[in-house]
Amino acid sequence: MPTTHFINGQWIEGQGASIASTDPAKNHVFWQGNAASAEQVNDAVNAARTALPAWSALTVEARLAIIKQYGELLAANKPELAALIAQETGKPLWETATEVAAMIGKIGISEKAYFERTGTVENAMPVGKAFIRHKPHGVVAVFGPYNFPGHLPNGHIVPALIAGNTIVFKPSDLTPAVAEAMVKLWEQAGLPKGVLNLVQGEVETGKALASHHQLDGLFFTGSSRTGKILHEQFAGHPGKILALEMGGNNPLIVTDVADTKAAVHDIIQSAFVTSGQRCTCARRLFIPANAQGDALMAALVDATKAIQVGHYDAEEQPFMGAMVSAAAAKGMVAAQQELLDLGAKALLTLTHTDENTGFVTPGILDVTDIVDEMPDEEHFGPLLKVIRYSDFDTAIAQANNTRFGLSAGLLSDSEADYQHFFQHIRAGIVNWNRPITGASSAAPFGGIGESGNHRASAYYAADYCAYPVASVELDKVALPGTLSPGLTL
Ligand SMILES: NC(=O)c1ccc[n+]([C@@H]2O[C@H](COP(=O)([O-])OP(=O)(O)OC[C@H]3O[C@@H](n4cnc5c(N)ncnc54)[C@H](O)[C@@H]3O)[C@@H](O)[C@H]2O)c1
Ligand SMILES: O=CCC[C@H](NC(=O)CCC(=O)O)C(=O)O
Repeated sequence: MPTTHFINGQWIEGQGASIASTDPAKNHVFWQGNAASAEQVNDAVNAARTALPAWSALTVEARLAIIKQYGELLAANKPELAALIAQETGKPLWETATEVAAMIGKIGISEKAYFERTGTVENAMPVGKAFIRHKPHGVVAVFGPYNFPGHLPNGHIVPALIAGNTIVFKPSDLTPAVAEAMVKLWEQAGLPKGVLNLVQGEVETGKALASHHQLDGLFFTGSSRTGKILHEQFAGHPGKILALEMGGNNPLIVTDVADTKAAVHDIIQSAFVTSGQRCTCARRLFIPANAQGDALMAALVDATKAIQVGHYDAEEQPFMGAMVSAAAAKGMVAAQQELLDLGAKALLTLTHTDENTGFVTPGILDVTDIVDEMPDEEHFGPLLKVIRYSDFDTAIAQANNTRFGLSAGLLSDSEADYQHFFQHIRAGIVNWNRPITGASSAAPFGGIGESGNHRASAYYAADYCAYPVASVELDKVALPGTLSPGLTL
Protein backbone atom coordinates (compact mmCIF):
# COMPACT_ATOMS: atom_id res chain seq x y z
CA MET A 1 0.00 0.00 0.00
CA PRO A 2 1.36 3.46 -0.83
CA THR A 3 2.53 5.69 2.01
CA THR A 4 0.70 8.90 1.32
CA HIS A 5 0.61 10.73 4.66
CA PHE A 6 3.51 12.49 6.30
CA ILE A 7 3.16 12.46 10.06
CA ASN A 8 5.95 13.27 12.51
CA GLY A 9 8.58 12.91 9.79
CA GLN A 10 7.37 9.48 8.61
CA TRP A 11 5.57 8.52 5.39
CA ILE A 12 2.73 6.20 6.36
CA GLU A 13 -0.23 4.35 4.84
CA GLY A 14 -3.72 5.71 5.33
CA GLN A 15 -6.25 3.77 7.40
CA GLY A 16 -9.34 5.38 5.86
CA ALA A 17 -11.27 4.93 2.60
CA SER A 18 -9.42 4.42 -0.67
CA ILE A 19 -8.68 7.58 -2.65
CA ALA A 20 -7.26 8.16 -6.13
CA SER A 21 -6.17 10.91 -8.48
CA THR A 22 -7.18 10.89 -12.13
CA ASP A 23 -5.50 12.69 -15.02
CA PRO A 24 -8.51 14.69 -16.27
CA ALA A 25 -7.14 15.05 -19.80
CA LYS A 26 -6.14 11.42 -20.39
CA ASN A 27 -8.70 9.82 -18.08
CA HIS A 28 -6.45 7.47 -16.19
CA VAL A 29 -5.81 6.97 -12.51
CA PHE A 30 -2.16 7.71 -11.76
CA TRP A 31 -2.11 7.99 -7.96
CA GLN A 32 -3.83 5.84 -5.33
CA GLY A 33 -3.88 5.62 -1.60
CA ASN A 34 -6.10 5.56 1.46
CA ALA A 35 -7.42 8.57 3.34
CA ALA A 36 -6.11 9.44 6.78
CA SER A 37 -8.41 8.20 9.53
CA ALA A 38 -9.54 10.50 12.34
CA GLU A 39 -6.95 8.83 14.56
CA GLN A 40 -4.18 9.60 12.06
CA VAL A 41 -5.36 13.20 11.83
CA ASN A 42 -5.10 13.30 15.62
CA ASP A 43 -1.54 11.92 15.39
CA ALA A 44 -0.66 14.65 12.88
CA VAL A 45 -1.97 17.41 15.14
CA ASN A 46 -0.12 15.93 18.12
CA ALA A 47 3.10 15.76 16.08
CA ALA A 48 2.72 19.42 15.13
CA ARG A 49 2.08 20.29 18.80
CA THR A 50 5.19 18.41 19.93
CA ALA A 51 7.34 20.09 17.26
CA LEU A 52 6.08 23.60 18.07
CA PRO A 53 8.32 24.66 21.00
CA ALA A 54 11.60 23.89 19.22
CA TRP A 55 10.52 25.28 15.84
CA SER A 56 9.14 28.52 17.27
CA ALA A 57 12.23 28.95 19.47
CA LEU A 58 14.57 28.96 16.46
CA THR A 59 15.63 32.36 15.21
CA VAL A 60 13.72 33.48 12.15
CA GLU A 61 17.03 33.34 10.27
CA ALA A 62 17.39 29.65 11.13
CA ARG A 63 13.84 28.93 9.96
CA LEU A 64 14.44 30.96 6.79
CA ALA A 65 17.57 28.93 5.99
CA ILE A 66 15.44 25.78 5.70
CA ILE A 67 12.65 27.58 3.85
CA LYS A 68 15.15 28.98 1.32
CA GLN A 69 16.55 25.50 0.84
CA TYR A 70 13.00 24.42 -0.04
CA GLY A 71 12.96 27.30 -2.57
CA GLU A 72 16.18 25.98 -4.11
CA LEU A 73 14.64 22.53 -4.38
CA LEU A 74 11.53 23.97 -6.03
CA ALA A 75 13.76 25.65 -8.60
CA ALA A 76 15.78 22.47 -9.17
CA ASN A 77 12.60 20.41 -9.60
CA LYS A 78 10.58 22.99 -11.52
CA PRO A 79 9.98 20.97 -14.72
CA GLU A 80 8.94 17.84 -12.80
CA LEU A 81 6.60 19.73 -10.48
CA ALA A 82 5.08 21.73 -13.35
CA ALA A 83 4.49 18.45 -15.22
CA LEU A 84 2.81 16.87 -12.19
CA ILE A 85 0.53 19.88 -11.64
CA ALA A 86 -0.43 19.71 -15.33
CA GLN A 87 -1.14 15.98 -15.13
CA GLU A 88 -3.26 16.31 -12.00
CA THR A 89 -5.22 19.47 -12.91
CA GLY A 90 -5.26 19.42 -16.73
CA LYS A 91 -3.71 22.91 -16.87
CA PRO A 92 -1.29 23.46 -19.77
CA LEU A 93 2.43 23.25 -19.05
CA TRP A 94 3.04 26.91 -19.90
CA GLU A 95 0.68 27.79 -17.07
CA THR A 96 1.89 25.29 -14.50
CA ALA A 97 5.45 26.58 -15.04
CA THR A 98 4.16 29.99 -13.90
CA GLU A 99 2.56 28.31 -10.88
CA VAL A 100 5.90 26.86 -9.76
CA ALA A 101 7.58 30.23 -10.42
CA ALA A 102 4.98 31.85 -8.13
CA MET A 103 5.77 29.25 -5.44
CA ILE A 104 9.45 30.15 -5.61
CA GLY A 105 8.71 33.89 -5.65
CA LYS A 106 6.52 33.49 -2.56
CA ILE A 107 9.55 32.82 -0.36
CA GLY A 108 11.30 36.18 -0.84
CA ILE A 109 8.00 38.04 -0.74
CA SER A 110 6.92 36.32 2.50
CA GLU A 111 10.29 37.04 4.10
CA LYS A 112 9.93 40.75 3.27
CA ALA A 113 6.32 40.77 4.49
CA TYR A 114 7.29 39.05 7.76
CA PHE A 115 9.79 41.74 8.66
CA GLU A 116 7.72 44.62 7.35
CA ARG A 117 4.34 43.65 8.79
CA THR A 118 5.22 41.54 11.81
CA GLY A 119 8.74 42.55 12.68
CA THR A 120 9.89 44.19 15.90
CA VAL A 121 9.31 47.89 16.62
CA GLU A 122 11.07 49.68 19.47
CA ASN A 123 10.02 53.08 20.81
CA ALA A 124 11.63 55.22 23.51
CA MET A 125 9.44 55.95 26.57
CA PRO A 126 9.87 58.45 29.43
CA VAL A 127 10.74 55.38 31.51
CA GLY A 128 12.07 52.26 29.74
CA LYS A 129 11.17 51.25 26.20
CA ALA A 130 8.07 50.09 24.34
CA PHE A 131 8.23 47.10 22.00
CA ILE A 132 5.90 45.56 19.47
CA ARG A 133 6.84 41.97 18.72
CA HIS A 134 4.98 39.05 17.14
CA LYS A 135 4.51 35.43 18.11
CA PRO A 136 3.25 32.47 16.09
CA HIS A 137 -0.27 31.21 16.81
CA GLY A 138 0.89 27.63 17.29
CA VAL A 139 -0.50 24.62 15.45
CA VAL A 140 -2.41 25.60 12.32
CA ALA A 141 -4.26 23.62 9.67
CA VAL A 142 -3.84 24.57 6.01
CA PHE A 143 -6.60 23.61 3.56
CA GLY A 144 -5.91 23.93 -0.16
CA PRO A 145 -8.05 24.02 -3.31
CA TYR A 146 -7.44 22.08 -6.52
CA ASN A 147 -7.03 24.91 -9.01
CA PHE A 148 -3.57 25.99 -7.78
CA PRO A 149 -2.60 22.88 -5.80
CA GLY A 150 0.97 24.12 -5.31
CA HIS A 151 0.82 27.91 -5.23
CA LEU A 152 -2.18 28.48 -2.97
CA PRO A 153 -1.37 26.12 -0.07
CA ASN A 154 2.24 27.32 -0.44
CA GLY A 155 0.92 30.85 0.12
CA HIS A 156 -0.24 29.82 3.62
CA ILE A 157 2.54 27.31 4.43
CA VAL A 158 5.55 29.54 3.71
CA PRO A 159 4.48 32.56 5.82
CA ALA A 160 3.15 30.28 8.58
CA LEU A 161 6.53 28.52 8.85
CA ILE A 162 8.50 31.77 8.73
CA ALA A 163 6.45 33.05 11.67
CA GLY A 164 7.19 29.87 13.67
CA ASN A 165 3.91 27.94 13.44
CA THR A 166 3.73 24.20 12.89
CA ILE A 167 1.28 22.81 10.36
CA VAL A 168 -1.09 20.03 9.39
CA PHE A 169 -1.75 20.33 5.65
CA LYS A 170 -4.90 18.88 4.10
CA PRO A 171 -4.82 19.36 0.31
CA SER A 172 -7.76 19.06 -2.07
CA ASP A 173 -8.72 15.43 -2.58
CA LEU A 174 -8.45 16.12 -6.34
CA THR A 175 -4.74 16.97 -6.10
CA PRO A 176 -3.05 14.60 -3.62
CA ALA A 177 -0.03 13.89 -5.84
CA VAL A 178 1.07 17.53 -6.04
CA ALA A 179 0.73 17.85 -2.25
CA GLU A 180 2.83 14.74 -1.73
CA ALA A 181 5.55 16.04 -4.09
CA MET A 182 5.62 19.41 -2.31
CA VAL A 183 5.93 17.86 1.12
CA LYS A 184 8.75 15.59 -0.11
CA LEU A 185 10.67 18.74 -1.09
CA TRP A 186 10.10 20.19 2.39
CA GLU A 187 11.38 16.95 3.89
CA GLN A 188 14.46 17.11 1.64
CA ALA A 189 15.01 20.72 2.67
CA GLY A 190 15.58 19.52 6.23
CA LEU A 191 12.39 20.63 7.98
CA PRO A 192 12.44 19.04 11.46
CA LYS A 193 9.97 16.21 12.04
CA GLY A 194 6.44 17.22 12.97
CA VAL A 195 6.80 20.82 11.72
CA LEU A 196 4.81 20.11 8.55
CA ASN A 197 2.45 17.14 8.46
CA LEU A 198 0.36 15.99 5.52
CA VAL A 199 -3.01 14.24 5.77
CA GLN A 200 -4.81 13.26 2.59
CA GLY A 201 -8.48 12.52 2.14
CA GLU A 202 -11.93 13.74 1.28
CA VAL A 203 -14.47 15.63 3.36
CA GLU A 204 -14.26 13.24 6.35
CA THR A 205 -10.53 13.89 6.75
CA GLY A 206 -11.17 17.64 6.39
CA LYS A 207 -13.85 17.52 9.06
CA ALA A 208 -11.64 15.56 11.47
CA LEU A 209 -8.89 18.14 11.07
CA ALA A 210 -11.03 21.29 11.14
CA SER A 211 -12.83 20.15 14.30
CA HIS A 212 -9.66 19.15 16.17
CA HIS A 213 -9.68 20.93 19.54
CA GLN A 214 -5.88 21.29 19.56
CA LEU A 215 -5.76 23.63 16.53
CA ASP A 216 -4.81 27.24 17.17
CA GLY A 217 -5.85 28.30 13.69
CA LEU A 218 -6.98 27.29 10.24
CA PHE A 219 -5.98 28.87 6.93
CA PHE A 220 -8.42 27.94 4.19
CA THR A 221 -8.53 28.53 0.44
CA GLY A 222 -11.53 26.99 -1.27
CA SER A 223 -15.19 27.39 -1.96
CA SER A 224 -17.49 29.75 -0.15
CA ARG A 225 -19.73 26.79 0.75
CA THR A 226 -16.94 25.00 2.66
CA GLY A 227 -15.59 28.25 4.09
CA LYS A 228 -18.99 29.01 5.62
CA ILE A 229 -19.12 25.57 7.25
CA LEU A 230 -15.70 26.20 8.76
CA HIS A 231 -16.76 29.65 9.92
CA GLU A 232 -19.75 28.13 11.73
CA GLN A 233 -17.48 25.48 13.24
CA PHE A 234 -15.11 28.15 14.57
CA ALA A 235 -17.95 30.20 16.07
CA GLY A 236 -17.54 30.45 19.83
CA HIS A 237 -13.74 30.04 19.61
CA PRO A 238 -12.52 33.64 19.55
CA GLY A 239 -8.99 32.57 20.41
CA LYS A 240 -8.54 30.56 17.23
CA ILE A 241 -7.47 32.36 14.06
CA LEU A 242 -9.45 31.57 10.91
CA ALA A 243 -8.35 32.95 7.53
CA LEU A 244 -10.82 32.33 4.71
CA GLU A 245 -10.05 32.88 1.00
CA MET A 246 -13.11 31.90 -0.98
CA GLY A 247 -14.88 32.32 -4.30
CA GLY A 248 -16.39 35.19 -6.26
CA ASN A 249 -19.02 36.17 -8.81
CA ASN A 250 -16.72 38.76 -10.28
CA PRO A 251 -17.89 41.59 -12.54
CA LEU A 252 -16.00 43.24 -15.39
CA ILE A 253 -17.52 46.42 -16.84
CA VAL A 254 -16.65 47.93 -20.21
CA THR A 255 -17.46 51.58 -20.97
CA ASP A 256 -15.80 53.44 -23.82
CA VAL A 257 -12.75 51.71 -25.30
CA ALA A 258 -11.00 52.55 -28.57
CA ASP A 259 -8.91 49.38 -28.89
CA THR A 260 -11.42 46.55 -29.32
CA LYS A 261 -8.71 43.91 -29.73
CA ALA A 262 -7.07 44.90 -26.43
CA ALA A 263 -10.44 44.83 -24.66
CA VAL A 264 -11.17 41.36 -26.07
CA HIS A 265 -7.75 40.21 -24.87
CA ASP A 266 -8.36 41.45 -21.33
CA ILE A 267 -11.85 39.89 -21.24
CA ILE A 268 -10.58 36.49 -22.42
CA GLN A 269 -7.66 36.57 -20.01
CA SER A 270 -10.10 37.45 -17.21
CA ALA A 271 -12.79 34.90 -18.03
CA PHE A 272 -11.16 31.87 -19.61
CA VAL A 273 -7.60 31.48 -18.32
CA THR A 274 -7.21 28.20 -16.38
CA SER A 275 -10.47 27.13 -18.09
CA GLY A 276 -12.26 29.65 -15.87
CA GLN A 277 -11.04 27.89 -12.72
CA ARG A 278 -9.59 30.89 -10.92
CA CYS A 279 -11.32 32.52 -8.01
CA THR A 280 -10.62 35.90 -9.63
CA CYS A 281 -12.10 35.00 -13.05
CA ALA A 282 -14.68 37.37 -14.54
CA ARG A 283 -18.08 35.70 -14.37
CA ARG A 284 -20.26 38.67 -15.38
CA LEU A 285 -19.38 41.04 -18.21
CA PHE A 286 -21.22 44.36 -18.57
CA ILE A 287 -21.17 45.75 -22.12
CA PRO A 288 -22.85 48.97 -23.32
CA ALA A 289 -26.07 48.40 -25.29
CA ASN A 290 -24.90 50.44 -28.29
CA ALA A 291 -23.18 49.92 -31.65
CA GLN A 292 -19.69 49.99 -30.07
CA GLY A 293 -20.83 47.30 -27.62
CA ASP A 294 -22.26 45.22 -30.50
CA ALA A 295 -18.91 45.36 -32.31
CA LEU A 296 -17.04 44.37 -29.15
CA MET A 297 -19.39 41.44 -28.54
CA ALA A 298 -18.98 40.17 -32.10
CA ALA A 299 -15.18 40.36 -31.78
CA LEU A 300 -15.30 38.65 -28.37
CA VAL A 301 -17.42 35.74 -29.64
CA ASP A 302 -15.13 35.29 -32.66
CA ALA A 303 -11.95 35.34 -30.56
CA THR A 304 -13.46 32.98 -27.96
CA LYS A 305 -14.45 30.51 -30.70
CA ALA A 306 -10.81 30.52 -31.79
CA ILE A 307 -9.41 29.70 -28.31
CA GLN A 308 -7.29 26.56 -28.47
CA VAL A 309 -8.37 23.91 -25.97
CA GLY A 310 -6.06 20.92 -25.71
CA HIS A 311 -3.77 18.58 -23.83
CA TYR A 312 -1.52 20.03 -21.16
CA ASP A 313 1.55 18.46 -22.79
CA ALA A 314 0.71 19.24 -26.43
CA GLU A 315 3.74 20.51 -28.32
CA GLU A 316 1.75 23.48 -29.56
CA GLN A 317 0.44 24.64 -26.22
CA PRO A 318 -3.30 25.40 -25.94
CA PHE A 319 -4.67 28.41 -24.06
CA MET A 320 -7.06 26.19 -22.09
CA GLY A 321 -6.47 22.64 -20.84
CA ALA A 322 -9.04 20.23 -19.46
CA MET A 323 -11.07 21.20 -16.40
CA VAL A 324 -10.02 19.40 -13.22
CA SER A 325 -12.42 16.48 -13.72
CA ALA A 326 -15.15 15.14 -15.96
CA ALA A 327 -17.55 15.82 -13.06
CA ALA A 328 -16.54 19.50 -12.97
CA ALA A 329 -17.12 19.72 -16.73
CA LYS A 330 -20.57 18.14 -16.35
CA GLY A 331 -21.31 20.64 -13.59
CA MET A 332 -20.61 23.51 -15.99
CA VAL A 333 -22.93 22.05 -18.62
CA ALA A 334 -25.65 21.75 -15.97
CA ALA A 335 -25.07 25.35 -14.80
CA GLN A 336 -25.34 26.58 -18.39
CA GLN A 337 -28.57 24.61 -18.90
CA GLU A 338 -30.06 26.11 -15.74
CA LEU A 339 -29.38 29.62 -17.08
CA LEU A 340 -30.76 28.73 -20.53
CA ASP A 341 -33.91 27.40 -18.85
CA LEU A 342 -34.26 30.72 -17.05
CA GLY A 343 -34.15 32.55 -20.41
CA ALA A 344 -30.45 33.22 -21.08
CA LYS A 345 -29.42 33.30 -24.77
CA ALA A 346 -26.38 31.29 -25.87
CA LEU A 347 -23.95 33.41 -27.89
CA LEU A 348 -21.44 30.55 -27.76
CA THR A 349 -22.38 27.24 -26.17
CA LEU A 350 -20.02 25.70 -23.62
CA THR A 351 -19.63 22.10 -24.76
CA HIS A 352 -18.24 19.10 -22.92
CA THR A 353 -16.35 17.57 -25.83
CA ASP A 354 -15.55 14.18 -24.28
CA GLU A 355 -17.64 12.96 -21.38
CA ASN A 356 -14.75 10.92 -19.91
CA THR A 357 -12.43 13.91 -19.59
CA GLY A 358 -12.56 17.49 -18.34
CA PHE A 359 -12.39 19.08 -21.80
CA VAL A 360 -14.93 21.85 -22.43
CA THR A 361 -15.02 24.67 -24.91
CA PRO A 362 -15.65 28.16 -23.49
CA GLY A 363 -19.19 29.52 -23.46
CA ILE A 364 -20.80 32.98 -23.51
CA LEU A 365 -24.41 33.62 -22.49
CA ASP A 366 -26.40 36.83 -22.83
CA VAL A 367 -28.25 37.09 -19.52
CA THR A 368 -29.52 40.67 -19.90
CA ASP A 369 -33.17 39.60 -19.74
CA ILE A 370 -32.74 37.48 -16.62
CA VAL A 371 -30.27 39.65 -14.75
CA ASP A 372 -32.61 39.99 -11.74
CA GLU A 373 -33.46 36.29 -11.53
CA MET A 374 -29.97 34.91 -12.04
CA PRO A 375 -28.66 32.80 -9.16
CA ASP A 376 -25.77 34.54 -7.43
CA GLU A 377 -23.50 31.51 -7.83
CA GLU A 378 -19.86 31.14 -8.70
CA HIS A 379 -19.81 29.03 -11.88
CA PHE A 380 -16.24 27.78 -11.57
CA GLY A 381 -15.43 27.18 -15.23
CA PRO A 382 -15.25 28.89 -18.64
CA LEU A 383 -18.77 30.31 -18.83
CA LEU A 384 -19.10 34.08 -19.17
CA LYS A 385 -22.44 35.82 -18.60
CA VAL A 386 -22.95 39.07 -20.49
CA ILE A 387 -25.27 41.88 -19.44
CA ARG A 388 -25.92 44.69 -21.92
CA TYR A 389 -26.50 47.98 -20.08
CA SER A 390 -27.47 51.53 -20.95
CA ASP A 391 -26.48 53.35 -17.79
CA PHE A 392 -23.09 53.12 -16.04
CA ASP A 393 -24.49 53.55 -12.51
CA THR A 394 -27.05 50.81 -13.12
CA ALA A 395 -24.24 48.54 -14.33
CA ILE A 396 -22.22 49.27 -11.18
CA ALA A 397 -25.28 48.60 -8.99
CA GLN A 398 -25.87 45.28 -10.77
CA ALA A 399 -22.17 44.43 -10.51
CA ASN A 400 -22.43 44.98 -6.74
CA ASN A 401 -25.59 42.87 -6.54
CA THR A 402 -23.76 39.80 -5.27
CA ARG A 403 -23.04 38.20 -1.92
CA PHE A 404 -19.38 37.94 -2.99
CA GLY A 405 -16.74 40.64 -3.47
CA LEU A 406 -13.44 39.22 -4.63
CA SER A 407 -12.33 40.92 -7.87
CA ALA A 408 -13.81 43.52 -10.19
CA GLY A 409 -12.55 45.43 -13.19
CA LEU A 410 -13.22 48.28 -15.55
CA LEU A 411 -12.11 48.47 -19.18
CA SER A 412 -12.38 52.11 -20.18
CA ASP A 413 -10.34 54.87 -21.75
CA SER A 414 -11.89 57.35 -19.32
CA GLU A 415 -10.08 58.06 -16.06
CA ALA A 416 -13.19 59.76 -14.71
CA ASP A 417 -15.12 56.51 -15.28
CA TYR A 418 -12.45 54.63 -13.35
CA GLN A 419 -12.53 57.04 -10.44
CA HIS A 420 -16.32 56.69 -10.30
CA PHE A 421 -16.05 52.88 -10.57
CA PHE A 422 -13.37 52.64 -7.89
CA GLN A 423 -15.46 54.79 -5.55
CA HIS A 424 -18.59 52.66 -5.88
CA ILE A 425 -17.54 49.08 -6.63
CA ARG A 426 -17.32 46.62 -3.73
CA ALA A 427 -14.44 44.16 -4.04
CA GLY A 428 -11.02 43.39 -2.56
CA ILE A 429 -9.29 43.55 -5.97
CA VAL A 430 -10.24 46.42 -8.30
CA ASN A 431 -8.39 46.74 -11.62
CA TRP A 432 -8.47 49.24 -14.49
CA ASN A 433 -7.62 48.20 -18.06
CA ARG A 434 -5.92 45.04 -16.85
CA PRO A 435 -7.30 41.50 -16.60
CA ILE A 436 -8.86 40.77 -13.21
CA THR A 437 -6.96 37.50 -12.91
CA GLY A 438 -3.22 37.27 -12.23
CA ALA A 439 -3.09 39.04 -8.87
CA SER A 440 0.35 39.81 -7.47
CA SER A 441 1.77 37.96 -4.46
CA ALA A 442 3.41 41.26 -3.49
CA ALA A 443 -0.02 42.80 -2.73
CA PRO A 444 -2.74 41.80 -0.27
CA PHE A 445 -5.13 39.27 -1.76
CA GLY A 446 -8.68 38.74 -0.52
CA GLY A 447 -12.28 39.68 -0.88
CA ILE A 448 -15.24 41.03 1.04
CA GLY A 449 -18.72 39.61 1.58
CA GLU A 450 -18.75 35.85 1.16
CA SER A 451 -15.37 35.92 -0.62
CA GLY A 452 -13.42 36.08 2.62
CA ASN A 453 -13.27 37.21 6.22
CA HIS A 454 -11.07 40.28 6.00
CA ARG A 455 -7.86 38.32 6.49
CA ALA A 456 -6.25 38.96 3.15
CA SER A 457 -3.54 36.54 2.04
CA ALA A 458 -0.50 36.95 -0.27
CA TYR A 459 1.50 39.92 1.10
CA TYR A 460 -0.83 40.24 4.12
CA ALA A 461 -0.67 36.53 5.01
CA ALA A 462 2.03 37.55 7.49
CA ASP A 463 -0.73 39.27 9.50
CA TYR A 464 -2.72 36.11 10.19
CA CYS A 465 0.36 33.97 10.82
CA ALA A 466 1.40 35.81 14.00
CA TYR A 467 -0.19 37.81 16.79
CA PRO A 468 1.25 41.09 18.09
CA VAL A 469 2.58 41.41 21.62
CA ALA A 470 2.94 44.91 23.09
CA SER A 471 5.49 45.31 25.89
CA VAL A 472 6.86 48.14 28.01
CA GLU A 473 10.21 47.14 29.47
CA LEU A 474 12.80 48.41 31.92
CA ASP A 475 15.94 46.39 32.70
CA LYS A 476 15.73 46.94 36.51
CA VAL A 477 12.84 47.51 38.87
CA ALA A 478 12.93 51.25 39.63
CA LEU A 479 10.68 53.76 41.34
CA PRO A 480 9.05 56.30 39.00
CA GLY A 481 10.15 59.93 39.39
CA THR A 482 6.69 60.91 40.61
CA LEU A 483 4.45 58.67 42.70
CA SER A 484 0.68 58.53 42.12
CA PRO A 485 -1.32 60.77 44.51
CA GLY A 486 -2.01 59.06 47.82
CA LEU A 487 1.02 56.74 47.68
CA THR A 488 3.86 56.99 50.20
CA LEU A 489 6.84 54.60 49.92
N1 LIG B 1 -10.01 33.38 -2.80
C1 LIG B 1 -9.04 32.57 -3.10
O1 LIG B 1 -7.87 32.83 -2.81
C2 LIG B 1 -9.31 31.28 -3.83
C3 LIG B 1 -8.27 30.68 -4.51
C4 LIG B 1 -8.51 29.48 -5.18
C5 LIG B 1 -9.75 28.89 -5.14
N2 LIG B 1 -10.74 29.49 -4.48
C6 LIG B 1 -12.08 28.91 -4.50
O2 LIG B 1 -11.98 27.52 -4.26
C7 LIG B 1 -13.02 26.85 -4.94
C8 LIG B 1 -12.47 25.70 -5.72
O3 LIG B 1 -11.68 24.90 -4.90
P1 LIG B 1 -12.21 23.55 -4.24
O4 LIG B 1 -13.38 23.05 -5.03
O5 LIG B 1 -11.04 22.68 -4.02
O6 LIG B 1 -12.80 24.04 -2.84
P2 LIG B 1 -13.51 23.16 -1.71
O7 LIG B 1 -14.16 24.11 -0.79
O8 LIG B 1 -14.35 22.08 -2.29
O9 LIG B 1 -12.30 22.41 -1.00
C9 LIG B 1 -11.26 23.10 -0.33
C10 LIG B 1 -10.72 22.22 0.79
O10 LIG B 1 -11.69 22.00 1.82
C11 LIG B 1 -11.88 20.61 2.07
N3 LIG B 1 -13.26 20.40 2.51
C12 LIG B 1 -14.37 20.31 1.74
N4 LIG B 1 -15.48 20.21 2.53
C13 LIG B 1 -15.05 20.24 3.83
C14 LIG B 1 -15.71 20.22 5.11
N5 LIG B 1 -17.03 20.10 5.22
N6 LIG B 1 -14.95 20.31 6.23
C15 LIG B 1 -13.61 20.45 6.13
N7 LIG B 1 -12.95 20.47 4.96
C16 LIG B 1 -13.66 20.38 3.82
C17 LIG B 1 -11.51 19.96 0.75
O11 LIG B 1 -11.20 18.61 0.89
C18 LIG B 1 -10.34 20.81 0.32
O12 LIG B 1 -9.16 20.43 1.01
C19 LIG B 1 -13.70 27.90 -5.78
O13 LIG B 1 -14.85 28.33 -5.12
C20 LIG B 1 -12.69 29.02 -5.83
O14 LIG B 1 -13.23 30.29 -6.07
C21 LIG B 1 -10.55 30.66 -3.82
O1 LIG C 1 -7.85 31.02 -7.86
C1 LIG C 1 -7.53 31.87 -7.10
C2 LIG C 1 -6.21 32.55 -7.12
C3 LIG C 1 -6.08 33.36 -8.34
C4 LIG C 1 -4.79 34.11 -8.51
N1 LIG C 1 -4.42 34.84 -7.31
C5 LIG C 1 -3.21 34.80 -6.76
O2 LIG C 1 -2.33 34.07 -7.15
C6 LIG C 1 -3.01 35.73 -5.58
C7 LIG C 1 -1.59 35.97 -5.23
C8 LIG C 1 -1.08 35.04 -4.19
O3 LIG C 1 -1.88 34.34 -3.54
O4 LIG C 1 0.14 35.04 -4.01
C9 LIG C 1 -5.08 35.07 -9.64
O5 LIG C 1 -5.45 36.23 -9.34
O6 LIG C 1 -4.97 34.69 -10.79
